[in-house]
Amino acid sequence: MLFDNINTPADLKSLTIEELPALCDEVRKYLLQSVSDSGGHLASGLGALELTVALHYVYDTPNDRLIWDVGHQAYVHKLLTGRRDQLRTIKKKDGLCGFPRREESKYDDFGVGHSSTSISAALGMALAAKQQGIDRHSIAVIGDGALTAGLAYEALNHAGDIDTEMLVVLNDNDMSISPNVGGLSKYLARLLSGNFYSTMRENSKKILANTPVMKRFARRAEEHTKGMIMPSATLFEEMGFVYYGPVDGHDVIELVKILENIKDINEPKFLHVVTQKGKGYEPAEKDPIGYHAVSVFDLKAGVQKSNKPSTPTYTQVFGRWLCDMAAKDEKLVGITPAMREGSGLVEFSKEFPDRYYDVAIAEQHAVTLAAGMACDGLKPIVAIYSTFLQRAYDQLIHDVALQNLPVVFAIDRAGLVGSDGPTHSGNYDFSYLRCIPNMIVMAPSNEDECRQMLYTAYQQNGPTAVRYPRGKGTGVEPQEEMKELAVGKGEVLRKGNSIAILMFGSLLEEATIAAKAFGATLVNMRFVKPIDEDLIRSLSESHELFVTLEDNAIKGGAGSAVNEFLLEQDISMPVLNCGIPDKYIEHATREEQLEEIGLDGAGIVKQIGEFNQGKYSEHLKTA
Ligand SMILES: Cc1ncc(C[n+]2csc(CCOP(=O)(O)OP(=O)(O)O)c2C)c(N)n1
Ligand SMILES: CC(=O)[C@@H](O)[C@H](O)COP(=O)(O)O
Ligand SMILES: [Mg+2]
Repeated sequence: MLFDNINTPADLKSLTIEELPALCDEVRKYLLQSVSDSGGHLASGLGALELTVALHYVYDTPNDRLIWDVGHQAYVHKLLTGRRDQLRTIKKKDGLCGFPRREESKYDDFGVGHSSTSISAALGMALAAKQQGIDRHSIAVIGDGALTAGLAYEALNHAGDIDTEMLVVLNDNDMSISPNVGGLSKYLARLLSGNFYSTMRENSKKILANTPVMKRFARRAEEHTKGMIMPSATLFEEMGFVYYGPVDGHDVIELVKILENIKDINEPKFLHVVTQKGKGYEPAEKDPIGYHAVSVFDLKAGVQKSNKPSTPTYTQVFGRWLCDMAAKDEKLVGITPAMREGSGLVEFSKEFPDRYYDVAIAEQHAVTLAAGMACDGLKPIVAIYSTFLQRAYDQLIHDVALQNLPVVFAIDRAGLVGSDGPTHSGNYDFSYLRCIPNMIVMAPSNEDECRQMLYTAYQQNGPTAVRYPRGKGTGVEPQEEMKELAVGKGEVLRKGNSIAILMFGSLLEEATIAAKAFGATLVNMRFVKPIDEDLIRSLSESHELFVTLEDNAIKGGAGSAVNEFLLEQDISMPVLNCGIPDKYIEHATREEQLEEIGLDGAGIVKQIGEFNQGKYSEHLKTA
C-alpha cells in the first residue's frame, strides 16, 4: 500500500506521478473510514483530495506557504503532513483541531475557520517573502462559496494590482454548504462554458465530457449561458491575474502537470479547478449538504436521519417560530448568509420562498440589506451565528442601530459551541452588543422562552437580538401561543437566603444546581439590555452576595452590566462574575468546555464556595 509509507510531503514526492491516482484512492478510503469513526467535516475534504495531493507534490511545503480557506477541507492536508495517526482525534478534547492551526503544525501556515481570509493571508506572506528576499511560493485554496464574501475581493483587488507572484486556486464545486448562490456562481458557470468548451476541444471532448464532474459542469454551463455573450477576458484577468482553467480537479496527474507548468510564472495566478463535493463516496456525492459535517456513522449504511421525536433544539424552535410569524405578518423576511440548514431556515425557505434570502457568505451585506429593507416597511430577521456576526459588527452599529431600525438578529451558536473550537465560539455577543445604543439584547433560559423572546423582539420598533446556544436547552417544549414579554424585566425563579444567582441565558440547569446547593435565590434575568435595574436594586437590599452567570466572556459581559449599575447607584455589594475567562477555550464537547472553566453545576458551586476566601461556604447545604 502506497499510503502506508506516506507521512510527509517529502514521502509523497518519492512517488512517481503515475502512482498518484492509486495513492488518492487509498487516501480516500482512509479518510472515509477515519471520519466515519470520528465525525467531522467530510464532503469538502473528499472533493479537495486530489488537489491536496497535487499541491503537496508540486510545492515545497512547508517552505512554500499553503493556506486553506475555511479549512474544513484540510483533513487530507493533515493526513499528508504527519498527522495521519491522529486524524481520529479531530475536533475532540486534546485532539486535532478541525481546521488548520499554526500552533498545531509547521505545515499549517495560517489559522482558519471563518471563510474568505486565505487570499489576504497568502498575499501577506508573498509580500513578506518578497521584502525579505526569501524564495518562497504562496498559495491560497479557496472554495466557490468562500469566494462570495467581500473580503476575498478586497484581496483579489490588491493582489492583482501588484506584481507579486502568488497562486489563488479556486476549488469550484458549485456548493457552499447549501448550493452556492448569487451572480458569481452563475458567472463561474459561464466561465466554464467558454473555457470549458475550448479546453474540451483542445483536450479531446470525449475524455473530459465523460468524466462525471465535467459532464455535470457542462450541464451547469449550458444552463447559465443561454444567450450570453462569452467574456473575452475573465473577471480575474481583468483584475490582473493570469487565469488558468477550468481543469478537472479529480485528475491528479493533470493537476500536477498544470501546477508544475505555472509554478514559476512570476505573476499573480488564478487556477480554476472544478471538483465534486463528496467525490468518491456515493452517499456524499448525492447529498453533499448532509455530508458537509457528519457525526459518527456506518460507511455502508451512510448517515442515518434521526427520526426519534424529541424536544426541539433552539435552532428548530427558531425555524418554527419564523414560519409561524411569517404566516401572521407578510412584512417578515428571513435572511441568512449561507447558513440555511445550520440556522434552521430550510422549512421557511420552502414555505415562504419569496421572503427567504440566502445572500451567500456575505454577513456584512446581510446586515445592511436588512437595514435597507427595514427602512422601507419590511421586518427583517437576520439569522446568523454569533461568531459570524462578528464580521458584520460595523454594519450592525452604523447601518442598523444608529438609525434605530427594526431588525431582529436571531443569533444562534451563542456561547461555547464545542467541537468547532475557538474560531466558532460565540463567546462575545453580550459584550459586543450591550454597549451599542438602541440595542435590546435577550437570552432565553429554555426553548419556550426562546420562542417568546423572538416574538417579543419582533414587536419592537428598533434593533433587537435574541441569542441562544447550539443544540437543546432544558428540553421544555415551546407553547404554541406567542406572548410579548415585559422588556427589561427578569423573573425570580427561586427565593433563597443571602446569595442571589443572576443568570443570563441558557445555563439554567447549572444555575439550579448551584442555587440548591447554597439555598440561594435564583433569578432568570432574561435581558442583558435593558437590564432589570429595579430587580437588582431590590435584591441588593435583601442579599449579601450577587453571583452573575453567563455563557459569555466575563469581560464586558452581562455580569459587567450588573457591576456597572451597582457602581453607578453607589450600591455596595460583593459580586462574583461567573462566565468565560479571558482566554480561548479549546475544542471539546460543550459539556467538557463548561466543566473546564467551572460553568457546570459543580464548578459554579466550587466558585461560590471559594469566593472571598470561602466566606460564603457556610451557606453550603450539607449534601
Ligand atoms: C465567515 C463565515 N461564514 C460562514 C461560514 C460557514 N461555512 C463553513 S464552510 C461554508 C461553505 C464554504 O463553501 P466553499 O468555500 O465553496 O467550500 P466547500 O464546502 O464547497 O468545499 C460555510 C458557509 C464560515 N466558516 N465563515
Ligand atoms: C466549517 C464551518 O464553519 C461550518 O461547517 C460550521 O462548522 C458549522 O457549524 P455547526 O455544525 O454548528 O452548524
Ligand atoms: Mg464550494
